[in-house]
Amino acid sequence: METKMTKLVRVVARVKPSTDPSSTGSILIQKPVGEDSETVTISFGVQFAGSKDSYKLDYCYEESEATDLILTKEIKPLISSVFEGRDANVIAHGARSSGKTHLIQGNESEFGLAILTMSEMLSMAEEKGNSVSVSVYEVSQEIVYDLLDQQKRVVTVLEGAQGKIQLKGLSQVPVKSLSEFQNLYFGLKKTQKLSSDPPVRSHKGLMIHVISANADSHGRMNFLDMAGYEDSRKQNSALGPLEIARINKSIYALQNVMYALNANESHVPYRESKLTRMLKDCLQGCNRTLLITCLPREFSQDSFYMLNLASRICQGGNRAMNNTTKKKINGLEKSVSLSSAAQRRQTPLTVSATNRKQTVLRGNVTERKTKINTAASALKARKLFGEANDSARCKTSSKKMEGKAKMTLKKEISTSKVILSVQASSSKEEVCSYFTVTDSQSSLVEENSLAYSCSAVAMEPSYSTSVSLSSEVVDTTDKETPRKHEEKVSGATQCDDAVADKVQIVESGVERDDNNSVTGEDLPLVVNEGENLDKENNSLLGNETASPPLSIRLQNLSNNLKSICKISNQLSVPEKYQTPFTESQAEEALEHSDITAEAVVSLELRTPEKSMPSNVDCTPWKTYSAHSSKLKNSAVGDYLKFINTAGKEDLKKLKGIGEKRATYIVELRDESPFHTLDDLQGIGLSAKQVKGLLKKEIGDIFD
Ligand SMILES: Nc1ncnc2c1ncn2[C@@H]1O[C@H](COP(=O)(O)OP(=O)(O)OP(=O)(O)O)[C@@H](O)[C@H]1O
Repeated sequence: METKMTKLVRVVARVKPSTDPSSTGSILIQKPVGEDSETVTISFGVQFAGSKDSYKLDYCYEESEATDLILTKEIKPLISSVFEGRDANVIAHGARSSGKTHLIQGNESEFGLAILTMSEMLSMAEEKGNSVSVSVYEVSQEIVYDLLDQQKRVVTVLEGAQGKIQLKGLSQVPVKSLSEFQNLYFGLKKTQKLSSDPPVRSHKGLMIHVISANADSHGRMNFLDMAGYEDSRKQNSALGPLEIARINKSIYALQNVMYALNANESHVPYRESKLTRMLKDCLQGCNRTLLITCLPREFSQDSFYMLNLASRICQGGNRAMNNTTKKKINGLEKSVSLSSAAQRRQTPLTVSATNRKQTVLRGNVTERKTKINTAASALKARKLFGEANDSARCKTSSKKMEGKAKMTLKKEISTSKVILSVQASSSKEEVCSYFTVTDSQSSLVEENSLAYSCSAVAMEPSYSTSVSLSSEVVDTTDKETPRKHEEKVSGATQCDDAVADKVQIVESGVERDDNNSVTGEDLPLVVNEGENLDKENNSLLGNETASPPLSIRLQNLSNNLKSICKISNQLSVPEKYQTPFTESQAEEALEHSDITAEAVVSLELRTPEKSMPSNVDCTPWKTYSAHSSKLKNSAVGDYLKFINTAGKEDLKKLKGIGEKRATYIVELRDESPFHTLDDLQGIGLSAKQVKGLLKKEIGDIFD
């Protein structure tokens, strides 16, 4: 009996038999119509916290069901599609020691899925006259290694202009018989150099390529044995919390991709990790994936969490909340606000946050830990996907910035007029070469630069802690009197999509993308669209001691803008400043002009955008549009800056921000500041509501 696979990602579970016969706690599996069940429900015994929760998956294979059955029911349909030239994926994920490797590789007494599948594929290939070859790889610490190479060569993931992924350096070895394959696959451990010290865990992949007789079709079957998920707060782990967090991040990244695929989202965050980037072609389009959640029969918090996420992927991003979900969310809402500090320690932290807080985490085990963990796990699930979206946005923004900066650099080659106002001076060559090796370096930058992670993409990692990129746009049409507009890039950047799409990513094999500098969080403060936000806080009471209200700040900003516009038309930089500026030279130059200190500050807050050359090309309309778009970006930047820095009382002066939201904002921004307006959705506001709030604030300037 074959299973119809209508979803892009089918999510099933595989139960690992209990190793402890005396164990009382075990998972409960409900299959309404036995083997024919379309969905199954998995829950935990009543003795466990969170036992009321049950999770739906497409199916669950229990210990009694042989691995052969998984082949027949799940993998055979995939094999057919591979022979038609498509790609397919079988991914085993789960907590540590949940049986992933056993499932894929098997042992002497029981063949794993890879062997069974290879056997099937070889006989099909023989029938059809196709050829089969294999690649075996490992992804460890964001580096891909070719395991069929004696020296574990590093594989470079290249993305062509059309977005096509090339795995440069990954061997493909032809396979003609099962024994040949087994020798190759299982002989690996003996021939390879030993793993690095300290130990690291990795994701292991097997790619089976099928090439048709006339070489006009090439399908791939990809088996992936994911590294095991483990709570980074575990004290008895062989790995350090950072390494665990790094692994977990790549697990989340893959799960986010699965979720986005199943939810048919327009954006799939492939660039969240090396693994998802390298598998992009295999995962995307109409290629099918079988996600197998490995579950030990005994309850474990880590398995519970993995199941929770798998179930969410399975449900295909069904965001319509039923009553139970709402109830859970409300419960969480309460617990978040009541014990925010304790709770935050239980929720997953971004890797950066984990680094910052790991010492605190170790000291905090409460008697309510299991209970809190349960709530936190549910919260994690939501946070995870929120993180993914926001991170994706952030990354997109990074890419956009990258593209934009690249354009500026091109300009620089012809004009020699780029200024880098960084902590250390950087040669032009360094900067240019940086732009050809990107993506994960941008992630490295994010690691160190939480607040401005999107903006710092153009910097070498070592500069990234507090760098900002100053791009200078030179009006080359009037070489006699070049006009300069210097702008610092801020985290709230919104850039040009068209530019971003043209960026060609070339990755180095020695890169490390190990941190999660994700910003927003999908926290459970439920506000319905159209709800009157003003009711939460209508008063804008003056407080002399507090920082000035946003409206005043926006008004100041608008005044500053006006003065800058005036200045940009008047400012003629002295001859000696026409060569590249250092920061101090720039300051000196400003001293010679009539730019006020306020204007300089306002320049620093500015988001980058195409600078308008103020020469003959500018019609009054273009000038006006450019200035109003600057005003808009500045207002947004200032609004976010206010949200990221203001005290709770000040926050409450904003329209729509009451006690609850102010508390959330303060909690959330501690972990990850708000970079874009979209990030504010993390406090339970819809995009429409966020826009409405800002409109009201700006509108008030004119009252
Ligand atoms: N279905 C099974 N039947 C019998 N033993 C199993 C089964 N699944 C796993 N095991 C045993 O459990 C242990 C852990 O399994 P395995 O190594 O496959 O876990 P894993 O999830 O790959 O671990 P890690 O997270 O470390 O990669 C092994 O000793 C394995 O033989």
